[in-house]
Parts: sequence; structure tokens; C-alpha cells
Amino acid sequence: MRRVVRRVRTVAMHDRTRKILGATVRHTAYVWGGAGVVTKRAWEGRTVAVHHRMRALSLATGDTVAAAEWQDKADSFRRERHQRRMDLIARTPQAVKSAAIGVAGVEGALLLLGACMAIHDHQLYDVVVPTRAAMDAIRAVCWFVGIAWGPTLALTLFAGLSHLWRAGQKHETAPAWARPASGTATDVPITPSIVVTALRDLGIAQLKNGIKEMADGAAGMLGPITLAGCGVEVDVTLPSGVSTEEVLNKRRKLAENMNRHEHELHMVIPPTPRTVRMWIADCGALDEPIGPSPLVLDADMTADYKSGRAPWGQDLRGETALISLFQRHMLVTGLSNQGKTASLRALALWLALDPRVKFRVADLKGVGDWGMFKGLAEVLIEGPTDEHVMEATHMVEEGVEEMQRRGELMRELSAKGWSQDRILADPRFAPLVLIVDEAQVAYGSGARETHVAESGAVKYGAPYGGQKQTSRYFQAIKKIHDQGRAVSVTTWEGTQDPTDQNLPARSRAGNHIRASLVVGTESQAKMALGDAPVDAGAAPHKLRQGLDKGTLVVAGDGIKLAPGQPSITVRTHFIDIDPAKEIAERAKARRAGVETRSPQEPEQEVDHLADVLTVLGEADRLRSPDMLHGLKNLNSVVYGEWTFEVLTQALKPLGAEPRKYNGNPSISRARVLAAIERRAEEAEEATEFDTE
Ligand SMILES: Nc1ncnc2c1ncn2[C@@H]1O[C@H](COP(=O)(O)OP(=O)(O)OP(=O)(O)O)[C@@H](O)[C@H]1O
Repeated sequence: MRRVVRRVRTVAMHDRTRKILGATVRHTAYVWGGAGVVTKRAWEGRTVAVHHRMRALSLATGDTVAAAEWQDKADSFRRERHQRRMDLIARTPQAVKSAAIGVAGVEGALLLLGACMAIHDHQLYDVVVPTRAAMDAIRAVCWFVGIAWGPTLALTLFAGLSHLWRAGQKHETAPAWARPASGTATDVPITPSIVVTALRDLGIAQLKNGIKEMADGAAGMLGPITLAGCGVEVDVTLPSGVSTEEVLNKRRKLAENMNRHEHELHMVIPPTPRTVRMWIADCGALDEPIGPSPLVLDADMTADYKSGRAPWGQDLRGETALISLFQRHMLVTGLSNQGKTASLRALALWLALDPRVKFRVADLKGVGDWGMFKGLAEVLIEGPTDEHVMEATHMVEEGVEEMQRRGELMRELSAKGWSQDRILADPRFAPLVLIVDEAQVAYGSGARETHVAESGAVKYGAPYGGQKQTSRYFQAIKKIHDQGRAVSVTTWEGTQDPTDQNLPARSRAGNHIRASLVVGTESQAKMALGDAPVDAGAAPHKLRQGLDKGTLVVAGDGIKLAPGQPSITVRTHFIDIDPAKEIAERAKARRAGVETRSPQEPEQEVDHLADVLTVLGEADRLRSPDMLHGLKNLNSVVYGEWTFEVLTQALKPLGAEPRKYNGNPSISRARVLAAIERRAEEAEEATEFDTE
């Protein structure tokens, strides 16, 4: 039994079976669908359905003149049709009469011919000979028709079916899975009928019925279809009883009904009630690059913190997406490796062109993404360890102190009658931007301040990181979110996966600009952008991981949104490391040299003798320059800056310093081994002494 089941399954899954099934379904569907097409065409040829549709379309696009013309055409079509029918009714008895007269006339002529023949041959029978001959001719025709009927019927049927098949194939009436792969149905431009059909076939019964009931072919539910960047935009007013949410939830099906991928359809809810605004991309257009940043192209570009707007990228309409950073806290989130750092850095590079703006940067990944800010930023912390989190916390806490100082100063100056503009223009209020990239490292860190009392007891202070209220980093960020804006102290955080663990809710909500690259789920999208924009259609969770790198859904202020529009999708320009360095150099050239403070790297415990021995390898001795080169390769952090003097000073106390050999200062393996042995003996003696 199992074998039979297995065999049946093998046959069913076999490629050939699938091909046969596909072909059968395809050709049947072509004929069946073709019959529908032909019937519809015949029906439309005899009715004013087309006139009505065209009139509704003209009305929908606001062309009332064309609508009136189509109405006139429909009226005259109806009049002419009525006239034709009346004529037919009037002509039928006449035609019957004419036929009867015709038959009588022919029969009369035949009898007359027969009479002539009878007179000539003196044979009375000849009177009916022509009539009988005519009857024989008719019988022969009937006989022929009787024989030819079968093949003629078969031929007609075949011609009819092939006509239907051709009509069906032309209109792609077979299901997509059964159509040959080479079909390029995806290149279909968006027309009102495609949109209406896509909505009708969405599987929402009330929408389908609503569309059926609309006399104008439902064209009235569509606003004008306008070109918008690399796609088109249209507002759809839904019939009563259909909620916008139902349509938003069927995004993939709706996109596929219009021969688009899901990511090529964007939907938001505009302020007009019961309306969904759809932006439908041209096929494949979103996979085309948007070109380099104006920052890269224009070497003379300048920036203005207060009144300028950073050229971040393009929105879906193809318009430049400009963002104002003036007194705005910002959060950029997204899955790893999707362009978080690049998008944040692009804004910082633009802002760096305004020499007034000060930066303090903590890059808690620390692989050099922000390296070009050395000489631009006052502080640059690079690394992912707890020590780096502590430094980042200190950096933000210093930002809080600065904010508080400015707050007091602002109160004093205001009391003296200074205007807000004058205060903010004062150098003591130079904009300060605190950037923390990979902020989830801080929110996830367990680092704590540790105090060791004289008694030896260990006491712990407040945690540096974490998401609890006690977290120093979180508290400092929160304070700046609350009070920093007015005195131009702002934070920009970049973080991966905006979950509660990675990013506390209070910290998310404190930002003026919230931008999200692709995230995993709708709930993450809500954490990234807030509930309202996602409920109204913002969908970073629908972006494609890997393919939509650098594409951000942006909510909040600072970026131009149409009235009522909750979010905007921005495809950002990518500025790679090398051009970023060039822009940073331009920015440095515009400001007085900034000394970047990089908090001390923790001292590494190193054994110089052991390292020297490693570099010596099997050699008996090595020249000092070769030794220095080898040490640098071994540990660039410790030996990167070493010179001959430093090497000598480090090894001399151990008795292994370089000595001349064949005229070249060299380090001898024998002396290094002796030094190591001596050190071990000394350590042993010291231990014995301690024990005694
Ligand atoms: N706007 C963009 N357009 C095209 N590709 C981009 C864009 N931004 C980033 N990328 C690509 O994505 C890669 C990763 O970018 P980036 O380092 O900014 O990601 P990330 O999200 O910060 O990563 P991680 O979370 O691992 O630090 C870049 O090296 C680049 O190839």
C-alpha cells in the first residue's frame, strides 16, 4: 500500500506530470477565458458599456469635455440602434412577402418555360419538367450538404476554438503558474482598469460587490493616476463597508494583482476618509541605483545647521529628500548591515560642513566607520567593550552637564534681554551633536562602577548600561531628550533591532526624527517608528533585507511630508568610506583644527621578552630595524609607535638590549633566553622569600 502511495506521489510530483498538467490548464483556460473575452467584446459591440466606461474615466481624470462627448456618442449609438431595430421590425413582413413573390415568380417562370417546351414537343408532361429539374437541383444540393455537414461543422468548431484560444492567450487568461515562464506580463503599465480589477480580485467580498454595483465600471473610485518618480500614484476611495485596514493588510495580493512585487507597492492613508493612497513602482525601477550624493559631487557644498537641509537621498516620487537637523534628536534603526551607519554618517558629514557644529562620537562597533571624524569630532570613542560603553556614558553625561550649563546661561542672558536668536548665535551655544552608533551595545551592557573599600569589600555603583531606570547611559540620554533641544544639544543614536532589550521605549519616544531600515517584524517597525505611522501604512518590515540597503522609512518632523502623511520612504545616497574621508577633509579645512580626544585604550599586559623571542623565531640574532618591524606586525597597538630608543630602553633593564654585531645593532637570541631565565629565577626567589 505504501509503495503504491509512494509511486502515485512520485508520478504526481514528476516534472513531466507537472508540465502536462500546466499545459492542460493553460490551454483550457485560454479557450475558456477567450470565450469570455469574445462574448464580452460582442456584448460591448452591441451595447453602450464602452461608452459608459470611457465617460467615467474621463470624469475621473477631470476631463468633462471628453466625458460629454462620450455621453453624446452613447446617445447617438442608442438612437441608431433603436432605428435599426424598428427598421427590422418594419421590414420583416415585407421580406416575407418579397420572398413569397420571388418563389412564386421563379415557379411561374419555370412553368412558362415548361409550357413552351410542351407546345414545342406536343408533350403535356413537359410543362413540369423544368420544375422537376429545379427540385432535383435542390435535392442534389441537400444531398451535398448532408455529406459535407459533418466535416464542415468540425472545421467550423476548430476555427471557433482556435479563435477563442487566440483571444484567451492575448489576454493572458490562464493562471500565472500555468503560463510559460517567458511571459512578460509584468511590464504592464498601470491603468484604471488594472487597478480596479486588482481591487476587485482582492478577495474582499464587500469590495467586489461594491465595484460590481458601480455603474461606471468603478472608475469613479479612483482619483487621477499621476506620474510620481519611478512609478505612479493614485488615491482609491473605497466603497462603504470596506475599511482601509483590510486593503493595507492585503498588500502582497494587491501588488501581485497589478503584476508588481510587494515592495513595489506602497500604501498610506491620506487625510480623506475611506481612502488609500497607492504608489506603484514601474517594474524593477526600485532596483536601479539612485546615484551619488550631492555631497560627493559638489566640492563646494556648504551646510547651515539652522536653516539648511541635508540632501539625504530621494523619496519614491524621485524628489530629493531633504532633512532639517536643527535642534532634533534622531534615531536610526534597522537590521544589521543594512546601512544604518552609512545613513547616519551621511547626515553627520553634511552637518560637519557647518563649522559651528561640534560633534562627539561614540562608535560602539569600532571598526573604523567613523575614523574620518578624527580631527572633526571633539571626542571619538571606537570599540565594543564595557570600557567603551563607560566612555560613551561619560561622553553623554558630559553632554548633560554642558546642556545644564547652557540652560543656566540662557536664563541669565534672557533676563538681560537677549533675544533667542542672539543667544543661539552666541559661540557658547554652538550646536553640539552627540552621536552614539550601535547604541544597543550600551543598552545591553552590564558594566558597573566598582569600588574596593580599604577593608577589601567590593561595592558596585549604578550600572553604566542596561535598559533599567538606573542605567547611567539611559538616564543621560533621557535628560538630553527632555531638555537638550532648546540649547542645541542633541543626540543621534543608531541601533540594531529596536526591541525593548536593545532600546527602552522611553528612549525611542524621545526622538524627533525616527527612521527605520528594514526590520524583522511589524512590532519592531512599531518600536522603531511608533504605532501611529505603522498603523497608517509605514512598513519598514516590508522592505527587503539585503536588497533595500540604505532605504529608510522616516517618521516624525524635519522632513517634508504631505499633509496628513505619516511617513516617507527615502532611498539614501550611499557615501562609501573613501569619499566620506574626502568630505571630512573638506569639513576640517573649514574649521580651526579640532583636537580629538580618544579615551585611553586600556593598558595591555605584554611580555616584551617573550614578544622579542617570538619575532626572533629560529634566528640567532636580528637587526634592530627588523626586530621593530616584526614587533609592529605582532602587536601594532603596543609596538606601533616604538623607535630604536624605546626598544633599547625597554630591554636594557632586562639585559637584552641591542648590541653591535658586524657593525649593526642587533638583538641576540642567547641574551634574550638568558634574560628570560634570569627573570624566572628572580621570580622564584621572590616567591620563596614571600613564603618564608
Ligand atoms: N544607501 C545605500 N545604498 C546602497 N548600499 C548601501 C547603502 N548604505 C549602505 N549600503 C551597503 O550596506 C553596507 C553596510 O552598511 P552599514 O555599515 O552602514 O550598515 P549597518 O546597518 O551600520 O551595519 P551594522 O549594523 O553591522 O553596523 C555598506 O557597506 C554598503 O555596501
